[in-house]
Amino acid sequence: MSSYLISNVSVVGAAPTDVLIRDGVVAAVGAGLDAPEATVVDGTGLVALPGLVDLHTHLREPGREDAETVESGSRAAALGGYTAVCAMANTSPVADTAGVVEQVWRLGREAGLVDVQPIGAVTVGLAGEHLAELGAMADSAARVRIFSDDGHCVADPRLMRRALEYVKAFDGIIAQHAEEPRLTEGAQMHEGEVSTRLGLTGWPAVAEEAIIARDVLLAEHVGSRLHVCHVSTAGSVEVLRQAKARGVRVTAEVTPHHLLLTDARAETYDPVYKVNPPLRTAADVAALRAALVEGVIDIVATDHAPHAVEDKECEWAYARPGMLGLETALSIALDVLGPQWDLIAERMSRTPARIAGLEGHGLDPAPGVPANLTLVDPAARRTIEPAELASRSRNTPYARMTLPGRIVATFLRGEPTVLDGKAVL
Ligand SMILES: NC(=O)N[C@@H](CC(=O)O)C(=O)O
Repeated sequence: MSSYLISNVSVVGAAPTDVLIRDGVVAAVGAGLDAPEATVVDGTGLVALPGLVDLHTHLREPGREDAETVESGSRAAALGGYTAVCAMANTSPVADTAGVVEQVWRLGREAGLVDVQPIGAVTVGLAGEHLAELGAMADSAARVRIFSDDGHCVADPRLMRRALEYVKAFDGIIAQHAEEPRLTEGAQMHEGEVSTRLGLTGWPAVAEEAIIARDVLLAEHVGSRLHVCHVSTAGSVEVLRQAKARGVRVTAEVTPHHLLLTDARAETYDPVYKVNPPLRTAADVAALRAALVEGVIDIVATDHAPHAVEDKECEWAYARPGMLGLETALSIALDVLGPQWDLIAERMSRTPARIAGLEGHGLDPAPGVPANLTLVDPAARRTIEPAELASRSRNTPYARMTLPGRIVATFLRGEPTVLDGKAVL
């Protein structure tokens, strides 16, 4: 195996030092390290973070390999500074059996660019009627611990209760896409002043908040673990705050786009801004940012949702919801939070790794720790060109925006997946 000496690098914002990687692990951290056999990576001006971990990625394989594959999504992730991603279950066929989750897990291993941890569906075919084979997926080679019908809400409270109870046996988590379907029929965007003006059917904040309120009560009642996907409203933050104060075992994520963009984007009628849950108001954005800093929202997760051109570049009403996220998440976090490196490491690496139980991830570089890390150039600015993204899809809402920060290198178990800002494999 190879060795790398990252010289003069700031580890999570601290004073510059050297990091020696050997045989897949961090061998030493300290100023003036000497390792003649090692390849030197000049870390001057760069910040080393534990490799980012995404709890919410859509890889589209099997079924929509035209939009993304495990391999192309893994490459996008590595270029975004990620060393592990959790792959959502809304593939075709749905990841609701041991066979499908093992297939995704194996494809991730073959690509070898990030660790791909499959998420299993809660219900058969995401149909919300019968529990999927949660135990078989947990016992499979993929060792699934997170289950989600993301894209759909587990709306039936009895099924949700059963799922929460079931996963307690292996300390699993139900990750809920909180959307009361009866309140969002035909919805196109956030229900508010802009939707009224544009004449588009609204997706009210209460459709999210009502499900989160119900689910924290269910999780409390059965003593199980709930994770709330893509929290998007100020009201949801208040429900979560109260639940956490009572000691409910709930964690929550916010996406980069909900931290930056508002429903005003819909005025362009450009479906690149159509997403589930929808972009909300400036007051919601402010509340989400504050909740992320405070810790009421535990993590940033991308909800990377690649879509083929024909599914996105069409009339707003017919476009699929979702936007790309993996290759821009760190830049958005840096833009929104500023260079608060410890907070960024906490919300984008350490905590998501802990929630998902991903061993060897989310650990700051220290002797003996698996060398999963990423190097960021905080001074660089880059203009997002959709054609240059590694994703097979082009639906980034940040096209031609200039964003701070650039991923210079990513290491997975001591081997570079990205060097000089380019994918290695
Ligand atoms: N977040 C999105 O807007 N889209 C997701 C699923 C979903 O949550 O609707 C997708 O899979 O495309």
